Amino acid sequence: MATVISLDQVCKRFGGIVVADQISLEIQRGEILGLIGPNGAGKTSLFNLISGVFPVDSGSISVGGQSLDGLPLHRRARLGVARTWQNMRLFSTMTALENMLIAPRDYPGERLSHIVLHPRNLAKTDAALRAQAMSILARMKLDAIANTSVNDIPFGQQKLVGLARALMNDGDCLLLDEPMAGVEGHAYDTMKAIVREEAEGGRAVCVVEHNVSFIKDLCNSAVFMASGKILERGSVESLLSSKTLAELYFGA
Ligand SMILES: Nc1ncnc2c1ncn2[C@@H]1O[C@H](COP(=O)(O)OP(=O)(O)OP(=O)(O)O)[C@@H](O)[C@H]1O
Repeated sequence: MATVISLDQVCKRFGGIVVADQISLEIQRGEILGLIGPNGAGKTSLFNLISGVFPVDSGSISVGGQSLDGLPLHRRARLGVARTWQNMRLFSTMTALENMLIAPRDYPGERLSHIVLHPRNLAKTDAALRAQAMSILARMKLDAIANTSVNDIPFGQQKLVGLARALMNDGDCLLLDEPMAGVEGHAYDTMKAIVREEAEGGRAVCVVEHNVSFIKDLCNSAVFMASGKILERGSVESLLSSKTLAELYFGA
């Protein structure tokens, strides 16, 4: 198995709040790892540390064998760190397709030299990106709403567009922050199927999710976090059958 995401002794604190306390973790190609734990455990912060929203205090993070240390968010995205956000961060007055076209990791318009030296290639690449976006939407059976404003589609579909936007980055590391929150019915099944397909296609997927049945259905294994620490790694069933962890999680 090939390690895609690797964290070594990662520490981060905000004043008196420790969000990552000596976190070491590896996620393999094809694996779907669940990240569970009570509110405030540090789960989203771990995604923020991997994707570069804020820097680690100490420790190191690599993806695909390449160190991310000291790199800003966009450089990490180019190295293949794709993620979704808890509150989606979609541009609500833009269409689903437009939201996707501002996301890919190698968007040629980012490089001025590319525009100046290869204007024709830019147009071609733009067409290729549109085709890529439409094919992702088609997999989600959302191609019919490609040109609809995000404002005008149901919440479950908005969450899928958030995932679709992340998938425009075809890197090996996929971080999903509460993909199922508020999602039910058809969108729920689609979300599950697409995440599974992405792992089968070779991505290493990490999912923060409070929906325990989603985690049970989907994840090969899970990590339990509390107060910035990894307390245990194992199957979801084994983690939640631990009285101590269940008490921490559910406050029972
Ligand atoms: N940028 C920041 N500055 C200060 N404190 C922060 C920052 N980011 C996170 N925190 C704090 O760190 C702690 C962990 O937050 P985090 O969002 O990582 O938890 P979580 O496990 O994802 O929780 P939830 O399940 O509720 O989303 C919280 O107390 C939060 O207020």
